[in-house]
Amino acid sequence: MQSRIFKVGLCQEAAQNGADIIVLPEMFVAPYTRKHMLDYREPLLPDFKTNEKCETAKMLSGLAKSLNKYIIGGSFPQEIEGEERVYNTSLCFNREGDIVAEHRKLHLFDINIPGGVTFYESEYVKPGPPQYSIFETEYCKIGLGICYDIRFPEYALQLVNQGAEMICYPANFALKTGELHFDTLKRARAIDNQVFLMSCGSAINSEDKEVFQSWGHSSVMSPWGKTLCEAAFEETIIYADIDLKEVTEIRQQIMVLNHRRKDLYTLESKI
Ligand SMILES: NC(=O)CC(=O)C(=O)O
Repeated sequence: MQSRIFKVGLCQEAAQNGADIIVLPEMFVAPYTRKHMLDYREPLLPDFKTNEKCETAKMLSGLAKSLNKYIIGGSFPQEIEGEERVYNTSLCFNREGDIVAEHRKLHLFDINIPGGVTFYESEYVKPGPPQYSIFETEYCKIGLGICYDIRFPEYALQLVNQGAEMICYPANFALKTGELHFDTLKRARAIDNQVFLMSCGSAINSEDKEVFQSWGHSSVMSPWGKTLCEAAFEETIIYADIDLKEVTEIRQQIMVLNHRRKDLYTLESKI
């Protein structure tokens, strides 16, 4: 089996250039195919900091600690004991290398666009159990989703109801949908929730045209919907300075979060 793809040097470079919260893409350890998900699955165990079986969690934890940074660790295929399917799991680490959030992709990418993209993620990925993934930093609370989760505004709104001022989506958007939808969805989620929206998309795989090709286009958007930085298809690092005052200001100026007509509609949480 090939070794996992750990671009540790890129995280080190980002940290050296002053990044304090580092975000990686969805399924950054392997190409995004059924075979690779199953071949590369690994468990998440309580002793992940030292257990060789938890290769990704161990590596990310050590890296967060040695760099003294937050790492939102994209995602990896998490083995589920006794099951053939995996979870698509994102782990967030604090500066001590502890896990502060675990998000398992909630909405799975099962689509069929003839001549475009056909993908049935649920055949080998199990949807995450009901959960709002959110964690506290000294800056603000950060909510977390993965890729297709961004298409569900109800989930993002619940993260905001729980105090998120930033939402982060590691992603692997398809070429077909990415072109028109990815940027639009990110801007929509940033504006309708009045949050900073970080997304980290996998780069296109120019070495292997047979595997799923990702739209890339990582970006950071402000609550105003302004793109603060954006990548293209290729592997790179992008940086943004985030001023959280913008969240407070825009929430006072355009009070959409308070102007909902609860006598007309409600968003009910089931957990
Ligand atoms: N790959 C995904 O999970 C989502 C995607 O490509 C889309 O929503 O389009």
